[in-house]
Parts: sequence; C-alpha cells; structure tokens
Amino acid sequence: MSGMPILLSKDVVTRLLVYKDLIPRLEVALGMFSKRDSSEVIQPVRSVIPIQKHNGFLGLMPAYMAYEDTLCTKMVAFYKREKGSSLPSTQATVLLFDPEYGNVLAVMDGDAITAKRTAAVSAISAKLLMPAQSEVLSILGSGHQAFSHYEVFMETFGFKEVRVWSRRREMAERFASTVQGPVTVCSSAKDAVDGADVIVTVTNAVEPVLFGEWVKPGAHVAAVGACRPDWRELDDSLMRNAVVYVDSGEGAATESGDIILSGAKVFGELGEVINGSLPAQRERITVFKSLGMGIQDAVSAKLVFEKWKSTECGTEKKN
Ligand SMILES: NC(=O)C1=CN([C@@H]2O[C@H](COP(=O)(O)OP(=O)(O)OC[C@H]3O[C@@H](n4cnc5c(N)ncnc54)[C@H](O)[C@@H]3O)[C@@H](O)[C@H]2O)C=CC1
Ligand SMILES: O=C(O)C1=NCCCC1
Repeated sequence: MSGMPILLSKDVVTRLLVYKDLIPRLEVALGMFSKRDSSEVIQPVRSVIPIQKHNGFLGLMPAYMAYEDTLCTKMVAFYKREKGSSLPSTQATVLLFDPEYGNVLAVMDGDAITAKRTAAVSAISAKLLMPAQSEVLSILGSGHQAFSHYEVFMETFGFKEVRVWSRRREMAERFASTVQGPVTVCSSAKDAVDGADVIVTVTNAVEPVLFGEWVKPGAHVAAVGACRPDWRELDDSLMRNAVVYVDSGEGAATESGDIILSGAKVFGELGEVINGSLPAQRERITVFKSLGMGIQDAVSAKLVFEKWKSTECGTEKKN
C-alpha cells in the first residue's frame, strides 16, 4: 500500500485506545519478547541522544513484530524539568508502517499512547505481583502518568483506598479533584505509602522519593520514572530487598539508575512471568522497574489503526 499517511490526533488516539483491548495484546507482546526469538520480535534498546542545552533527551524506539506483522517506531523527547516549570516532561510521536512496502501508514500522537500503554503494563505487573486482596493504592507524583495509572488501576482492580502525594501539594489536590473517585491527598510520600499494598512511582525525580523502610512486607511497587542510568526514584534498601522484575533486561541494564546504582539483582522480566517460566513472588516485596519498550508502542499503534480503519475511516468514506 502507498499514499499519504493518515494523521491521528491525541483525542482520536485517546478515544480508540481502550485498556480492555490493549492489556491482552501487551501481555502477548511481553511474553513474545521474553522468548528472545528474533524471527518473531525485534526491539533494540532505544537509542537516546542528549539535548543538553535543554536538559533533555530524544529516544528512538523502533520495533518489528513478525508474529502480527507490525512495524513501528516512536520518537520521544523527555526532559528533566525545574520545579514549577509548565513545560511538558515528555512529548512523543508514533509512526506505524506498512511492513511490506515500508511506507508510513499513520502518524499518531504519541503522548496518549505513552500514557496508556505505560499504565497498562504497570497494571499487568500489579495483576501478577501485588498481594492478594490488595486494598490500598498509593500514587507518588500527580502528572500525566499518575492520571493514566489511576484510570487503569481503578478500571482493573477494586482498591478501597487511593492516596496521592506530590512534591507540590496543590498539584496533588488538583489530581484528587479531577479524577472520578475519592483520593486522599497526603502531605508526605512516607504517609502516602504507609501500609499501602500497591505503590506507583510516576515522578520526574532524579533522587529517591521512595525508601525501603516505608514499604510494607509483600507490597508491590510499579516504578515508572527514573529512566536514565543516573536517575533514581527508589533507594538502595528497597532495590536490594525486593524481588526486582523489569520489562526488558537489556533496557534495565542500560537505562535504570535504580538498578545500576543500587547494584540490585534483576530477578527477571514480566514476560517470563507471563510465559510461566519465572514465578511471581507475591509474598515478597516486588518492584517492577518499567522503562518503556518500542513493542508496547507498536501494539498500541496497531490497535489504534485497526480501530480507526473499522470505524472512523468507514464513516469518513460514507460521508
Ligand atoms: N517507564 C515508562 O515507560 C515511562 C516513563 N515515563 C517517566 O515517568 C515519569 C512521569 O512522567 P509524566 O507523568 O509524563 O510526567 P509529568 O511531568 O506529567 O509529571 C511528573 C510528576 O513528577 C513530579 N516531580 C518532578 N520532579 C520531582 C521530584 N524531584 N521529586 C518528586 N516529584 C517530582 C511532578 O511534580 C509531577 O507530579 C517521568 O520520569 C517520565 O520520564 C514516562 C513515560 C513512559
Ligand atoms: O517508554 C517511553 O516512552 C519513555 N520512557 C522513559 C522516558 C520517557 C518516555
């Protein structure tokens, strides 16, 4: 196929990408990735160049998944922002290709994809690793990822209590008053995680904001921020005492300050738990260190494109 690519805006992507369709496809993709069969999935660790002048980085995240014939790349710029900055910390665009011809089928907003697929993968980690009968969810950070994590965690699980902490209290209050259900705003990260079953860290921090001594035995931590080798969200004690799962072993060894600087041992990949080749050690404190993968964007983009073709594209043609 050839011709001009279609352009899909943030609103369209947000509407078409729904968790109930996305989660099972991500599970398959993570499982396939962890088999390391290069005839099925090719996804290198992203290449990242610094944008030094602006305190940022540009990451290129290509992936080809032969099993569903999906060829895609995301380009994502991400920044270390000063406190009080109103500039976005992440901006992304996704290109979906026709794998046979090599032309671009669609150029999509990548922010909605990044927000939803990252949160969906954290929900998969929680489903596999959180304690049975988890009741208390704690979110550290109140930005884009905090919103998408709240959304998918509330849609997927029945938490009785949700707490939020943010560096700026007014942002945590804005978060609590924007989401649908009740959320308790906490004055400190320590208060927010006290007794929590599941803790999501979605901050731009470069130093630890979550400490092992605060985390209750058996709790699950989905650690989403700190995606550079010298950035941290979690302290050494948490990293060393937890059973650490990652999305990609190569990605974690290259990009995760929490893993590299703590010297923590990685137990394995989420995909290995999905495949049944690695146990889910729910009785221990578990950390899922998320860095983000091109296959997650590819699965999402394909889903969006299929939905668009079967709904909006048809509507456009009829009109
Ligand atoms: N693992 C993955 O796949 C992905 C990870 N990320 C990372 O997730 C994190 C959150 O992303 P967004 O929600 O889009 O960012 P955002 O800018 O919308 O929100 C960032 C939050 O972190 C807080 N924060 C900033 N500096 C802090 C500090 N020093 N201590 C404590 N809190 C601090 C801010 O107040 C805000 O609540 C970022 O680190 C981003 O790079 C983003 C996309 C995908
Ligand atoms: O996977 C992604 O997308 C990102 N990961 C870490 C930094 C921002 C974007």
